[in-house]
Amino acid sequence: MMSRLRRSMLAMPGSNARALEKGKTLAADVLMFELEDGVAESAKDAAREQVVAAVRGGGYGAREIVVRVNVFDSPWYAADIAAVAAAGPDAIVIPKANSREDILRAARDIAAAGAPAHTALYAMIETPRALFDIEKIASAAAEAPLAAMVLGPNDIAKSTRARLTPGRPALLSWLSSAVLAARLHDVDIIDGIYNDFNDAEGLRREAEQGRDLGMDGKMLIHPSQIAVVNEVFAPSPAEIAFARRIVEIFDAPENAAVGVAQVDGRMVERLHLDGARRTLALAGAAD
Ligand SMILES: CC(C)(COP(=O)(O)OP(=O)(O)OC[C@H]1O[C@@H](n2cnc3c(N)ncnc32)[C@H](O)[C@@H]1OP(=O)(O)O)[C@@H](O)C(=O)NCCC(=O)NCCSC(=O)C[C@H](O)C(=O)O
Ligand SMILES: [Mg+2]
Repeated sequence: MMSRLRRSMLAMPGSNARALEKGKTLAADVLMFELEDGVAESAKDAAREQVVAAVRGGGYGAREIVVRVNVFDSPWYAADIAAVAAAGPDAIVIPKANSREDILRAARDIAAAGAPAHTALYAMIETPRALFDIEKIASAAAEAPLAAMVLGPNDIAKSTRARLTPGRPALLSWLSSAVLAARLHDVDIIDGIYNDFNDAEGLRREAEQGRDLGMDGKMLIHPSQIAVVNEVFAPSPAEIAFARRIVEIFDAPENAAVGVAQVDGRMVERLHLDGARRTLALAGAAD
């Protein structure tokens, strides 16, 4: 089953009123209003107020609105949760989530703060503990409204000393583990940011790599990154045509007993049908 379209997730500091307003016009699938590392300590309270007003004010159309709060043991977590959960965004993003218990705690906290039923959770995966225990973190989806996990390459690099070099060889095994955990527990997995927002070609290569590894989308930091990533994570015309043929073949009543067929010289089996339907749903949702 396909969840929401999450090709592009644009972060914007909650302290930046201009960015919060601009988000209403941008083609990102998800907008993340940031209260954690992207906001200076002196601006935390004002940013929280501004973000809550933006969530309550609406005007963002079909975009998914998520808010990243500060970490559990920070001086701002309790006030963030109280104010943000009550405003009812589509999701609250928990930075530096380390365990299944962290997700369950966040779920309890947002419920106690009066979050509406539609408010889900995202977990940022950005510490060595989270990279080791990612399957346990994803397993919290059975008991908590965990909708997605998001990689945080800057914190991963900081905490592991791995380098963010082209092709991300140091991160590859962790990226793949993240995809496995997400698929096992039916949550979305969103690839991390590409810091050099003036390098469109580098961004495209990294987005294609994430897509080919199985990611559902990519987190972004600048509006200039949206179009490239939306294109990379949307099915191509050739993929859509191929998917249509698969559905036509296996949906045809006369082929009810057919398990294997050929399309354009390639073998397809009935097991490809789900993937083909997902491709068509993605294409429809991206229109
Ligand atoms: C990186 C930036 C600070 C650059 O900002 P700026 O210098 O203002 O860029 P431009 O002059 O090119 O901006 C052009 C116009 O676009 C608007 N803008 C810029 N960025 C955004 C944005 N993210 N969302 C919405 N609108 C944006 C500017 O206001 C200009 O508008 P206008 O004046 O009308 O023309 C900035 O891009 C930025 O702050 N980016 C996001 C930073 C952030 O949120 N960081 C936290 C998340 S990153 C993360 O999670 C890392 C993770 O945790 C990890 O560990 O890896
Ligand atoms: Mg981080």
